[in-house]
Amino acid sequence: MVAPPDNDVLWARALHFQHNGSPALCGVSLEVRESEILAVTGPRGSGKTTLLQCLAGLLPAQEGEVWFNSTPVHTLSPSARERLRRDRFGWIDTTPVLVPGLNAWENAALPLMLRGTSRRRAKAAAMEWLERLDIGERARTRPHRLVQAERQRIAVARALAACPTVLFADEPTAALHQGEGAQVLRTLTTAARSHGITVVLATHHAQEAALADRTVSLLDGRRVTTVHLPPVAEAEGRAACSLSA
Ligand SMILES: Nc1ncnc2c1ncn2[C@@H]1O[C@H](COP(=O)(O)OP(=O)(O)OP(=O)(O)O)[C@@H](O)[C@H]1O
Repeated sequence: MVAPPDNDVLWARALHFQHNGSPALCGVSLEVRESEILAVTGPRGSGKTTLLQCLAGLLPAQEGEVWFNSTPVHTLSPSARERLRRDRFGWIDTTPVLVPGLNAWENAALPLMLRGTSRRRAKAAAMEWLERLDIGERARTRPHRLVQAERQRIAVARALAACPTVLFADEPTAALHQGEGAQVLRTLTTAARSHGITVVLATHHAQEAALADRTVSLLDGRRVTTVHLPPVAEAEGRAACSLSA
């Protein structure tokens, strides 16, 4: 086992993953440089979520290697992977998953508090990000009283407040209207650039991929050279893409 080059914060080689015998990743390799925003594109079912989950240590790749700096994620125990995710990684899901018993700021502050940050400091960080995402006035509201778009803003604030080394965002605007999605994504990418956060963004929208520094394209679990994706408005309701391997 040889550690990856120093300027790659994530480095994956020949990843294979099957869901119940059905192949989702078939030998994917990629590098993510420090502070880079990398878009992972491809049509539905091309393996984007599975790739992000393998990189983030949520799913152990069945074959291949994943390195985070000099840490071999693929050989870590489940508890060590969990600590790595808690301390260094952030995750924004397609649909927001919040703790129902906690209000908005408590949800946004939770990763910091789990790391041992005091409640006062965690609240200050959470409030800062809730304000930046225009949801500050809902800070004391519990998730069931919020609409889906507000919940997703809280999930984004939660991810940014913890200032992760790598932030994985799996189609984070899917639950939002087009304009709202664009605004949230701009806030996310601007924050990542100003704080040096590396972002791996799964998307099947060309306009969203255009916000990234670089794009990696997938088709049927394999990397391909280009995937021509339709812009957001055209993409709604259909998965048609023009592809070339
Ligand atoms: N839990 C699962 N059980 C069985 N098959 C799965 C599961 N999750 C994903 N798959 C399959 O693995 C393949 C890759 O799925 P994946 O969700 O990684 O792709 P994706 O590009 O993220 O798709 P989408 O854009 O729809 O989220 C698909 O064929 C999908 O049907």
